[in-house]
Amino acid sequence: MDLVNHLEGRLLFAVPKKGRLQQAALNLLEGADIQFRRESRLDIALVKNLPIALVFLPAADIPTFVGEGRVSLGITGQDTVAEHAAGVDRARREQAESGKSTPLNDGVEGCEEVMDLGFGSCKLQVQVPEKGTYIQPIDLIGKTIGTSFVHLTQNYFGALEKEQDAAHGIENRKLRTKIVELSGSVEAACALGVADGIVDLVESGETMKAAGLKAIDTVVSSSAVLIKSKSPTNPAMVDLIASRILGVITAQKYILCQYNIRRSSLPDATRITPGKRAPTINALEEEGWVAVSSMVEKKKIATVMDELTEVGATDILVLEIANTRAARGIPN
Ligand SMILES: Nc1ncnc2c1ncn2[C@@H]1O[C@H](COP(=O)(O)OP(=O)(O)OP(=O)(O)O)[C@@H](O)[C@H]1O
Ligand SMILES: O=P(O)(O)OC[C@H]1O[C@H](OP(=O)(O)OP(=O)(O)O)[C@H](O)[C@@H]1O
Repeated sequence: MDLVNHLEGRLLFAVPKKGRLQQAALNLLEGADIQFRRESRLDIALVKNLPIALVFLPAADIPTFVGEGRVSLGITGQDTVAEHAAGVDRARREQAESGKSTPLNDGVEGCEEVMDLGFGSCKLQVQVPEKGTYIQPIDLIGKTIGTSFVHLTQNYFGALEKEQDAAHGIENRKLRTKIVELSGSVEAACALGVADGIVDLVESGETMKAAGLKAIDTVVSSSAVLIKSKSPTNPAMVDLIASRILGVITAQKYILCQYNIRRSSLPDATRITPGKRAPTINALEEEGWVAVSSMVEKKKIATVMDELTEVGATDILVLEIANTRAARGIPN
């Protein structure tokens, strides 16, 4: 089938085509009942049960497609969104400085973050050889830095140099630190003599450690986000998808805690389980007792159960939530 000719009227939704974010993004789509079949080697898949087409793109390119309004929705990392925004800002600044009248970035509106998706946490960090002479970021001023995030790295060292220059009464100097763009395996750059330091992503720190590097500063912290174009083709569909995805994330994050307690102890108990909005309280047939249901963050449940027992709660039950839905498209 010629998929490109079947895109008319469909909202385009970009998903990482590989890498660290892909599986978790596909799990979210499944939880949101976005059904599709991706033909082998095809980067577009029509969704069977909604007027949507999925576009599989490298995570780093998704902010460009969404920012230019070619694609209405996307899942990617905050790091790639920040890098794209820094690149657009730089191009605009350079164009303004050059005095050219034709806008270079006509049509680039940027993208908006709809919600944090709660996975893909990592930090973009300045790293140097563990046993080397560079101790703090200013030691790298004027040196060579390898990175895939050239715009964020230029901004970082630009600000650092400006701060140093200001301390010495120097103004308007050009960037002295040399930024070398690398597309992957950035950690190898120091050992191979391509760079004195690097700016790259760190999660567990294993890759950094294995390369004999240590982090000396964080440029940005990142996690996966749902982003949307400032002018989506179908805003109502964007809201529907956002609301479904929020429902899935909430169900993953919370569990339902039910227990019985004396009405006189209710203020103590509801302080422990305030719920997302408020706990549900039902009278029990037994005089002076109530049943409480409340959503609790999964990671806090053990402590919450300990505290509930302390204030006299009994018959505490914890139940998985399959899915949830709050108000449409309004993350809270
Ligand atoms: N170690 C990590 N832990 C968690 N999230 C990460 C990690 N590395 C990268 N990410 C997130 O995943 C996004 C995509 O990175 P990933 O390395 O998977 O890219 P990729 O598309 O496979 O490209 P590349 O070919 O450059 O590796 C990053 O922008 C970041 O938000
Ligand atoms: O702190 P860690 O848990 O070790 O993760 C960090 C590594 O993960 C990412 O690379 P990835 O493995 O995705 O491959 P890449 O180097 O090809 O980008 C990142 O670029 C680091 O190299």
